[in-house]
Amino acid sequence: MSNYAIEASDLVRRFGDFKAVDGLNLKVPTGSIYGFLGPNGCGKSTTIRMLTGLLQPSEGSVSVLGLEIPRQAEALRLRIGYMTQKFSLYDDLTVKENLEFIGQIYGMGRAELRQRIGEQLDTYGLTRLINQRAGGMSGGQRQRLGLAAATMHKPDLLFLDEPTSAVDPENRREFWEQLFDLSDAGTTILVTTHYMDEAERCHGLAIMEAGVVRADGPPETLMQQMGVSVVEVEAPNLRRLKEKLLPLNEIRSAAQLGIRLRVLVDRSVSEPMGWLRQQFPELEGAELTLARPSLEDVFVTCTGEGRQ
Ligand SMILES: Nc1ncnc2c1ncn2[C@@H]1O[C@H](COP(=O)(O)OP(=O)(O)OP(=O)(O)O)[C@@H](O)[C@H]1O
Repeated sequence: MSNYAIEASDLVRRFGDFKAVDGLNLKVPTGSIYGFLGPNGCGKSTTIRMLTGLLQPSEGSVSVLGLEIPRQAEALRLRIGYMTQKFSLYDDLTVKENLEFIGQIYGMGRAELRQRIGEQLDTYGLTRLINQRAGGMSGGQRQRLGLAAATMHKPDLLFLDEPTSAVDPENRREFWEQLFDLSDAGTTILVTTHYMDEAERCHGLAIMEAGVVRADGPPETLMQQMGVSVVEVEAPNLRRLKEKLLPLNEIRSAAQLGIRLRVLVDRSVSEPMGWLRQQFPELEGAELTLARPSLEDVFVTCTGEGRQ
């Protein structure tokens, strides 16, 4: 068996003249949590739909769990779970009824179903809510039920499309603990997100923009390999300073964070702090410090976001 749960080569999807996904190459190691980070409309959902066999690629090849997709999509269906952005369970059914319904779709017998529902209620903290209608649950509870439903049949591979967009940070953290438990047990997870903190938790990451992967690798590697130095500037008139900085070729981005301006300076500038002081005499009394790159810095340097 391949070490990769997902392999895609030169994947393209057109809608009319528009290329939603443009030459995507992807290798997701078995058992890892792999993230797709990118703005709305960059092609994350379209990619997932092609990987699951729901959408036919215009070009390229896809192998998922050793199956050729879309040709063997039917065999794949039983081995994957898919949690979409919108809660796709039934609001009028209770927690138990929703899980029963999903289990029946996967052909579970009564005894198996009873046992598996018990396990899932326990794992996802839903036992107390067993008779609660899904429509009346909080965002965090609904999301736990969504994950319980998506993993009812113990899939080898789980696709999560912006799974935490409707939950608060605490529930998000808890949700990620559950993803790590699944990953430890051998499940491969592909997750799309716009949240940097969420992306940073992934073992591997692809940063997408306009249908193209701009960078990929483990988050720490992406941060180390970024071709910029990060300087934080504490000075008066940060808005004006930002306007003056952005047109310079050496400046990749400048963003205000409270009383500081976070400035990304191209690595071709060997002494970024000295260089900034030289370019801007008004920085004379200002405090400049070198900061550790963050994933957000990686994101703005490899997409067009930094100059907006
Ligand atoms: N069926 C379709 N017909 C035409 N255009 C489409 C279709 N599906 C998606 N697109 C377009 O393809 C692009 C990528 O969409 P996609 O949903 O994959 O983006 P995304 O990164 O998942 O964004 P979001 O986070 O908003 O879901 C968008 O411009 C979208 O409008």
